[in-house]
Formats: sequence, C-alpha cells, structure tokens
Amino acid sequence: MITVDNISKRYDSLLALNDIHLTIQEGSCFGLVGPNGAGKSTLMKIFSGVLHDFDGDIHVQGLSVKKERIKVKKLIGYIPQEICLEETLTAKDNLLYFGSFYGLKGKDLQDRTRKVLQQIGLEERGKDKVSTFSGGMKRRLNIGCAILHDPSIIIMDEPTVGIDPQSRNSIFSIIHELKEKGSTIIYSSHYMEEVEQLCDSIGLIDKGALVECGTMDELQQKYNKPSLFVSGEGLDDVGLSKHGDVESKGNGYILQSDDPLMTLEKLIAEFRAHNILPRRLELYQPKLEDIFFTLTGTQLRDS
Ligand SMILES: Nc1ncnc2c1ncn2[C@@H]1O[C@H](COP(=O)(O)OP(=O)(O)OP(=O)(O)O)[C@@H](O)[C@H]1O
Repeated sequence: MITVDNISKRYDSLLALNDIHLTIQEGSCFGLVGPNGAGKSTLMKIFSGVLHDFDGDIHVQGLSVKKERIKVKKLIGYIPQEICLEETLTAKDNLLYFGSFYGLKGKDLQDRTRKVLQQIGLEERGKDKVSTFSGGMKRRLNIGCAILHDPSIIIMDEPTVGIDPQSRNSIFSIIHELKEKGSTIIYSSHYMEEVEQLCDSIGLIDKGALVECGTMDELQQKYNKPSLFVSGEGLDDVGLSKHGDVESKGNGYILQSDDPLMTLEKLIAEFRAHNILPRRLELYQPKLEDIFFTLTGTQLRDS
C-alpha cells in the first residue's frame, strides 16, 4: 500500500498542493487527472523524491519518502514530463548510461539494456543516435531509462503529451505489460480517455486540491445518473425540457430525468407522433470529463 498523508507544497506564495491524502493499492494503476497547473507534476516529483521541501509525507512499502528517500528511490522508476536523454548518444548508450546511475554494471546492465530495448520496441534502433528519433521514440526511450533497474513502482508524468497515435499505443502496450507483471503505476494526464482506459482508480485534482478519488464505477455511481443523449432535426417540436433538465452537448442535448428509461419510451412515442427520426437517441453514461465538470465547474479537455 502507498499512502499519501496530508501533502502540501508551496512555491513562495502559491499553494500548489493543499493537504492531499490518498491511498494506492500495490499492483494497481492509479491515474491522477487534472487540467494544466492543477499540481500533478508537483505531486509526482514529491512521490519520486525529486522535491524535498514539502509538508506531510508519503509511505511506500512502509518507507517514508521524507526520511528514507534513497531506499524509496530504488523502488521507484520516475518518468518526468520533460524528455531527459543525451541526444548525441545512441539509444543503447543512453540506457547503459542511465543504468549505471542505478548501480547496474557488467552483464546485468547489458542484459537489462537488451531486455528494455525490446520492451520499449526499439531493439532495431538501439545503435541509432537519439537525435535521429521521433518525439514518440524519445518518449519510449525515456520510459526505458526509468525502468532499467526493474522498479516495482513506476511514476509517469503525462507520458503521451505531444506524440503520434502509434507511439501512444506503443506506450499503452508498455504500460499493460508492466501492469501484467504486477508493477504499481502512478500515471498523470489531462487526457481523461487515457485514464479511463488504463487506470484501476482515479484521483481528480484541481487547483492543488484532490477533489475526489475512487474507481470509475464508484465515481459514476456517486456523481452522475445515466441520462439520455439526443440529436437531430426537429427536436424543438418535441419540447425536450418538459421531460427533464436539458443541457446542450456537442451537436445534441443531454436530457437528465429521474427515470431515463421511462423518458426514453415517452420520447420515442413523441418522435413517432411528430414523424421525427432523431440522428441519435441513446442512454448516456457520464464520462470522467462530466464528473470533473460537475465537481469543479472546470473543463478538463484541451480545446
Ligand atoms: N518551480 C516552480 N516554481 C514556482 N511555481 C511552480 C513551480 N513548478 C510549478 N509551479 C506552479 O505550481 C502549480 C502547479 O504546477 P504543476 O506543474 O504541478 O501542475 P500540473 O498539473 O502538472 O500542470 P501541467 O499539466 O501543465 O504540467 C502551477 O501554478 C505552476 O505554475
């Protein structure tokens, strides 16, 4: 179990994290979601021992991040948001270089380097200089450098920012493989779909405060009831608002009522009576984006 106990962090007068507490099960994937500037990177840096000056503490396998930083660092692989590689070296030499920081040497280092190159799908490019790599390949190599010492906890700070879909899928495969191996993954993102897809539990962070935490099912049950989504021509003739609360969404409307199935039946009857064929009419399950908006009034999504 990883426990985050009342973490607060100030940058001068700015309170970047305000009394964060949460627990993360070992072997699970935890997603930290919030908009730009919410405090995700700051918490990731505290987790990984990069930031020392903060209030509260984090315990990893019973070890205090504050008091036993060196021991904790051995358990953790930290992938920072910024790419941190030596461009003039080959991929393999970067791995050898970073591996030596973790105390790996000789055959162990060679074996781990080979294994990691394969894991990140770059075995064919091991002898090429990093300066010839795409952004996505660099991101994968950045991950490789952080997992050379085979850490049981992997912290990834927005690893898919600014990369192509192919590299994103490749990073997802690496994460799935790490999950299957039983690693604990702490993953920050402002892409809700990624977190919904990858993570077992989710923390929502806004303006330095953890506004909610739980599994997707728990969050959905707690905050949003299923509603209806309807789009198409002639909806004004039906008068959606007499069936519940109406809110426009994309090219249609979300209709919230106490009994969505009953409302669906009534709408179908009304559409028949008015000879209207809607483009879409369906039950709508709230997404993370909707829950975040309900809680904070802030949109997570990039415009
Ligand atoms: N070294 C620093 N000095 C001063 N302020 C900082 C520093 N690092 C971060 N901040 C501020 O702290 C707040 C939280 O920043 P942080 O980088 O943790 O957010 P984030 O959620 O990771 O954002 P992003 O998604 O843009 O990376 C922001 O207001 C940011 O400007």
